[in-house]
Amino acid sequence: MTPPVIETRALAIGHGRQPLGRDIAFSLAAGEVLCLLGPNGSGKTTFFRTLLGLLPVLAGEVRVCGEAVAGWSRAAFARQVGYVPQAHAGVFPFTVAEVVLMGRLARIGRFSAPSRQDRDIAADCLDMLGILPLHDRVYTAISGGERQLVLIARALAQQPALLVMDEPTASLDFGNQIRVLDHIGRLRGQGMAVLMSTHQPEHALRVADRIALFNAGQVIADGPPAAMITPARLASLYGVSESAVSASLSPLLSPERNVLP
Ligand SMILES: Nc1ncnc2c1ncn2[C@@H]1O[C@H](COP(=O)(O)OP(=O)(O)OP(=O)(O)O)[C@@H](O)[C@H]1O
Repeated sequence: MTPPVIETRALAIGHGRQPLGRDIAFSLAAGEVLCLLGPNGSGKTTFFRTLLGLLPVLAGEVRVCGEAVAGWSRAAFARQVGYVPQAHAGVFPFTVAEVVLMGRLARIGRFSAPSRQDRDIAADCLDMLGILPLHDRVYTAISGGERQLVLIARALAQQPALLVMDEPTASLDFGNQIRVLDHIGRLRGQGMAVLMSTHQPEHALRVADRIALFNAGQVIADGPPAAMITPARLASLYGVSESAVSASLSPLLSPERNVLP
């Protein structure tokens, strides 16, 4: 049987020694898109950064493609897992093309020159996201939304089995939100697993195969979108009334979804 692309066993996460969450058991299969929904400060980024090896595992383990990742090199990890962080301004004036080529480093080795094929893959990734014209622009001199798209292109250039995306649509305009969500749908079709967080339940409904509700460092529920995006669950998750949730969501949901009463 094919192992999950990523799996956690009795995982504890947090900053410093005091766990923010513990006993997290979670898994994701190839070709699955899972959206994490949870209030500000609930620990979604902490969870992602722990999965990615950017924060220490406080207890338990993270397994990727059936193997415990403790002791893996960064390059070995990056061949399997790509990360799209929340867009940052960047410091060094690399061109957009150079930033996306950095996604190929895990595959070509830090000291090898990128091949023609690497450049073609990087250009294809820019093209897929509709930002090929930004190719020669300086990364520090483009907009926050454009930077977000470049970071997605960089992660795609890694050709990972799993893409972890922290609020990938947060700084994008309406059109680019739709493009990125559609693109995530296509990645699923190519067999990639996607784990993403969002503050917009309608985005999760649009793209996810599964939704996990996250609070106080724990996955408190995990299931199909229609079972997770209900007024009762969202009201409890975000500490607002069910009627307020219904009023906010109903106009945004297409009638055929029919998940709201
Ligand atoms: N570097 C840090 N050192 C100590 N505590 C931190 C650090 N970063 C975050 N925290 C704390 O960990 C908790 C979880 O933060 P985290 O950023 O993981 O939440 P989040 O769910 O991603 O929030 P948001 O939706 O606002 O991005 C918060 O209480 C936060 O204050």
